[in-house]
Parts: sequence; structure tokens; C-alpha cells
Amino acid sequence: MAAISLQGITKNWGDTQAVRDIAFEVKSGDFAVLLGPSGCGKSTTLRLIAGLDTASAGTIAIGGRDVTGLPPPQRKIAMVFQSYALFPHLSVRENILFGVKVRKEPAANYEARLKRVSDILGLDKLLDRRPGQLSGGQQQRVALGRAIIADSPVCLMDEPLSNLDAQLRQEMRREIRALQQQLGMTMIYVTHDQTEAMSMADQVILLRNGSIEQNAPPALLYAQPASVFAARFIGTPPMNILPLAEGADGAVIEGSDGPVILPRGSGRGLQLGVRPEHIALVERGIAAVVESVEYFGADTIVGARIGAAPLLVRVPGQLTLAAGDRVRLGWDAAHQYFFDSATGLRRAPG
Ligand SMILES: Nc1ncnc2c1ncn2[C@@H]1O[C@H](COP(=O)(O)OP(=O)(O)OP(=O)(O)O)[C@@H](O)[C@H]1O
Repeated sequence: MAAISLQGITKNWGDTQAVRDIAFEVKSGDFAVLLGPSGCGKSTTLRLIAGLDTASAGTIAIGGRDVTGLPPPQRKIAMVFQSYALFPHLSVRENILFGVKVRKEPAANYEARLKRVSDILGLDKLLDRRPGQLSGGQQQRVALGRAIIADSPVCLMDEPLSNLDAQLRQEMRREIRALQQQLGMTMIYVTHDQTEAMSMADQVILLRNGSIEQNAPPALLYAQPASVFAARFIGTPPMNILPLAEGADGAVIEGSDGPVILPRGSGRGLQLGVRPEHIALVERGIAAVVESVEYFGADTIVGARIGAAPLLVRVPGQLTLAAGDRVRLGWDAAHQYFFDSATGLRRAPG
């Protein structure tokens, strides 16, 4: 059974439609990520699930129960927000237990639950400190502790790592994912960071202008993007999108193993997409001129131009190339995508 189910959810703020006809389901025990650029409606969707705002239309069910009209406490969900919202004058212990006490849950098992949560999060030696005496990562763990001590099967997180530095973010990603799996929680996690989404999620719900652009597991989103928007939102650097010349029917582009055969009629109104990591420098390929070379240790990003069209190429290791060099580029036909120039939608192969 779906742990969370949204049907036809719309939210209007006056004239602004923050989200429009959103529908998705999250399976029990899955980690779902709401992903998209600023203003696409991620936080709105999360707040509607939490019950902090009321939907203009549609229904929300949690654990098979319609909660559309219920206030937040009756929805039995745990929440972690961007600002940890810890009480500065309370100890770690008191911060973690705060919600449990507010809900007047039986005091009998406070200590056992606190011990379990602080062991899991490595906070056992910090219970008497105040938030001001903790690092950012430790504060984040206290916020997580407060969410998971509630033993709610569903947990919502809104950009919980955005205040942390890059290294700590990565550690906390792994920690949150491990915790979610260990506790069997159903998670809905908001981020605008595609790396975070790809590395943590079972299911990515990609939003654009208040609507769902694509809803798929990370590997599928990467391999079968539904549109130019989805293709360019996932992957670093983003997928190259190249215009195809008018009348470019049949064999057009000379690839690494000879010409790449484009589908008949594909030249008109189509764009070609190839990811930087799928392009190689080859002997026989498409002529290009190098414009920039950036070395990152494990790989090098080469900026080049095929005619007037700019593109990026990611190759492993270091290259002895400089701006102005002439190279030849190739890729496997299996790694090229075609998108309708007018709608941006991907044309299925064949
Ligand atoms: N309380 C509100 N009143 C009016 N408009 C709002 C309100 N909350 C959100 N909006 C609008 O709804 C749209 C979606 O906002 P939302 O906060 O859900 O986006 P988001 O994807 O979470 O963005 P971000 O990543 O920047 O937080 C935006 O256009 C925003 O301005």
C-alpha cells in the first residue's frame, strides 16, 4: 500500500498557482525526493502534506487514511526543516524530547527512546549541551533526533542540509539515508540539489512551475529523461542540446564508428541531446574546436564548438589540449536523445 498518496493537489495564493494538479504516490519505506529549481512548488507540496497549509483542491492520504482536512498533529508525521529550529535555552536532551512531552505521551518510556535515538545519532555524550555548544552537523542530528523519536512512520524534510558545508552535507546525506533505511521510515525530502536527489532517493519527483515534469527512480531519470528540462536538470555538467540542421534527414552526423544514422525526418523540429560523459575524443568523428579545458583531478571538462553549437565533453584523467585545438568527437548512438524543439519532450526511439 502507498504510505502517501496525493491526488489532484492544487494550491493557489491569490493569483499565483504554486502547485497545479499534483498526483503521486510514495511506497511505504521508500525515500522520495521532491526536486526542482527555486519557486517550482517543492516546499508548498511538503507543507500541504504536513497540513501546515490547506490545499485549494485535491486529496492527501497518509497510510491509506484521508488526512486532507486534518490538522498537523493528527497526521502522525515527523518534520525537519532547513533551519533546525532548536531551542537555544534547552539542552540536547530537552530539545529531542520536546515534541514527545508536548504531545503528552506516557513518560514511562522517554529514557529508553532517548537512549535509542541518541545512540543511533551518536549524541549520547552531548545530551547535556545546549545547541550553541554544538557544530552544525551535531545540531542537524539533534533536529533529526527530534523527528525520529516520535516513531512516526512518515518523515518530511525540507532542505535540511542547506546550512552545512560541502563535506558535512555529504556525510549527513549518507547518515540520513542509512537512518531512514534502518528505521524503515517513509521519507519525503525536498531539495533543489540534483546530486542530493540522485544519491539518496528511491523515487525522484521532478517539479517545474508547479507541475510534475517526471516521476521516476534516479537511474531512469538519468537514462530516460522525459524532456529537455529533465535531461538538463540531472547530471553535471548538464546534457548538451544541439540543434539539428533543417532537412538533416537520414545520415547526418559522423560518429566514432562512422556516421550516426538519425531517424528519418528527425532533422525538422528536433534537437539532439548527448551527455558530456558519453562523448569521447576519437580519430574519426565530428570536427570540433576546443574553447576551454578545465582539469578536476579525476576528469577534465572540455568546452568545444561543433560549428556554432557549443558543447561540453567530460573525459577521464588529464589531457594535453588547449583552446584553439582541433579535435574530433564521437559517441555511441545508444547515448543520443532526440527532443521536439517546440514542446521539449523526448521522442521515443524508433
Ligand atoms: N505564502 C505564500 N504566499 C504567496 N505565494 C507563495 C506563498 N508560498 C509560496 N508562494 C509562491 O508559490 C510558488 C512556489 O513556492 P515554493 O516555496 O513552494 O517553491 P520551492 O520550490 O520550495 O522554492 P525554493 O527552493 O526557493 O524554496 C512561488 O512562486 C512562491 O512565490
